[in-house]
Amino acid sequence: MTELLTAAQMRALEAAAIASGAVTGLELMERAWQGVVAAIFEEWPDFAVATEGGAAPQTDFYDAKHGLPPRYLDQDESSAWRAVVLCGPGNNGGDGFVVARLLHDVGWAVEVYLYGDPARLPQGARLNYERWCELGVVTPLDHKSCEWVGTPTLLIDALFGTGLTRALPDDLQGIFRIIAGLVTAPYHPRYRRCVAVDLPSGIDADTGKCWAADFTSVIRADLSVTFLTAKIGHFLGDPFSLGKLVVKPLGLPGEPFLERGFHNEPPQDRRVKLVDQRLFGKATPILRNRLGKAISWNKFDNGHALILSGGIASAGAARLAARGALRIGAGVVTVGCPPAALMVQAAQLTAVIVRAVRDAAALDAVLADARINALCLGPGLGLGAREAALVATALARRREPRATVLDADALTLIARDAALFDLLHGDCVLTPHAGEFARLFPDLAAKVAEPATKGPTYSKVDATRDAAKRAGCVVLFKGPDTVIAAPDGRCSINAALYDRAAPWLATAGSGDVLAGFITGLLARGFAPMDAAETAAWLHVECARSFGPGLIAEDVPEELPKVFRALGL
Ligand SMILES: NC(=O)C1=CN([C@@H]2O[C@H](COP(=O)(O)OP(=O)(O)OC[C@H]3O[C@@H](n4cnc5c(N)ncnc54)[C@H](OP(=O)(O)O)[C@@H]3O)[C@@H](O)[C@H]2O)[C@@H](O)CC1
Ligand SMILES: Nc1ncnc2c1ncn2[C@@H]1O[C@H](COP(=O)(O)OP(=O)(O)O)[C@@H](O)[C@H]1O
Ligand SMILES: [K+]
Repeated sequence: MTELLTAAQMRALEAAAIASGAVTGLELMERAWQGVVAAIFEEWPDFAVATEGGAAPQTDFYDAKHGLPPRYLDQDESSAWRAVVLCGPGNNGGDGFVVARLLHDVGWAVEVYLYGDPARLPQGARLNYERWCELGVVTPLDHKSCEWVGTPTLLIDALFGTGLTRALPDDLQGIFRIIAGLVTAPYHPRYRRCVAVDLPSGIDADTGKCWAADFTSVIRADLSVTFLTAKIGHFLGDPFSLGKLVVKPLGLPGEPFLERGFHNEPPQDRRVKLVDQRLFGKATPILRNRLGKAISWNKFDNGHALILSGGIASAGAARLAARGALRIGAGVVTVGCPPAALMVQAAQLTAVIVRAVRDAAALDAVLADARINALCLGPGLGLGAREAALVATALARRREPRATVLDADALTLIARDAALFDLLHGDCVLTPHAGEFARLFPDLAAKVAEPATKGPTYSKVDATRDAAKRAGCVVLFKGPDTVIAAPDGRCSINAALYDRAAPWLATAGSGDVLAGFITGLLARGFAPMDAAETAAWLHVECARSFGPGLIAEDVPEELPKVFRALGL
């Protein structure tokens, strides 16, 4: 998995690299701007055409890519393309001055604005400011001049990056709103492109929160270019304001360097990883049995998952979970339902076993079968006394603790009853969406919702970590930015964002399938954190593989295709 950094960790790595003599601060800045410019030209190759003799490009890239007629151009096509670079008072601004220089060198008409006092720029940024001053003017960015920014072909936002640590002053918020309004004006076609250096200014690199009044004051980017590795804030808050995210190297060794850089830090509770395909490295082939047996001799060697169902009207949710558990490889899956729902479930299920589980005593009897090693409670379960007793029975069997997924109604039940909450144990996985999370952990949800006014800000990552510690088990907090945390501080993000965006996964019942995926992996012997991460990643892969039009039933059926594509 990929390491995500906080701003402080990034600064520590930068300082360590400079102290080791491997690189100077100025070299790092140069590598950063090279990365930004490379990313711009890779994204819009037409922008680099100006390198041919410095002439303005003749091709109409607007038509080709966005179907916009040339009449929308608000500048003379025979002139050089216009770029506006907004520079801030720190090193993010320093990157901006160098990008300005390079665009100028390849024939763009570049205008540079600076928010802040040039005399107070940090050393590297100051040097690059002076170099730019040999080529062009720098206009102070204020309430008046920000109107002149207009609608350039290319807007570079190098105002603030990882150094933003407090709320933007009112004057700056006003300036941001005006520029953001120009960029997203509804009646003005968006032929212009906006590139954020590191991340859109105003967004907190650690939490994704907005240091302005709201996200409408953020200059939305089409492309955000960050360095070395993404920051946590790139995946939280309103990642849609970042456009496409590109990570460019700084010429430092990757992961090994990150490991060394964190040498003196607590190992788990300050690190956040991005769940990615590396989950499926050679060490963890998903098809390998995790129950300590080299070979699966029979179905029970792949585990037996029990999914508890609600009554007739809500019985479908458990079926979705059961199908997910079966497809992901649990050897046997049983749905336990109220006797009245037995016929309905039996009529609908084929490979899944159906059993009547009338009440807590019946569940207790079913659980006498030690081969049942994973439970799923919640999807369509119901919120009555019977269901609360089922949850209590499932959780109370501590002498033989079953790996247990608690989703949907089971989460509401444990939120209502502190005694049930106290029964949670280390083999549980909670899978709340935002509403359920707020029910379970109202104080943590309130802190996440607080606007950023003073640092340090509190994020979905912080909240999920605190929730996992409080519950004593893995918590998977759903959304396009699903955060997964364990009580020991391990934390990861499974992002359905950027090139993994799959908004059609937000469809009724898809969460039930996810609960089933996790249960199936638990049945196969995966540890709770591994099961949650692997299931969440595969869930999004199924949605991406199927595409728009997906309904919850499709998600498990797509799994074999996803496995094949992974070479498993
Ligand atoms: N680290 C690396 O390895 C690399 C980093 N690189 C680049 O450096 C960037 C980070 O640079 P940075 O640390 O100088 O921070 P940055 O975002 O420019 O802002 C700091 C300035 O903003 C000011 N300021 C803060 N809050 C404010 C507010 N609310 N309202 C107004 N002002 C406010 C703050 O003022 P101060 O708090 O000091 O008074 C200070 O002047 C990073 O994003 C990347 O682009 C790359 O070049 C290469 C490798
Ligand atoms: N915009 C989105 N992009 C991708 N996945 C999403 C998005 N919004 C929600 N999801 C995912 O869809 C699933 C919805 O689950 P849930 O809210 O429990 O719905 P349900 O109870 O109907 O199954 C979760 O796995 C969640 O992470
Ligand atoms: K920026």
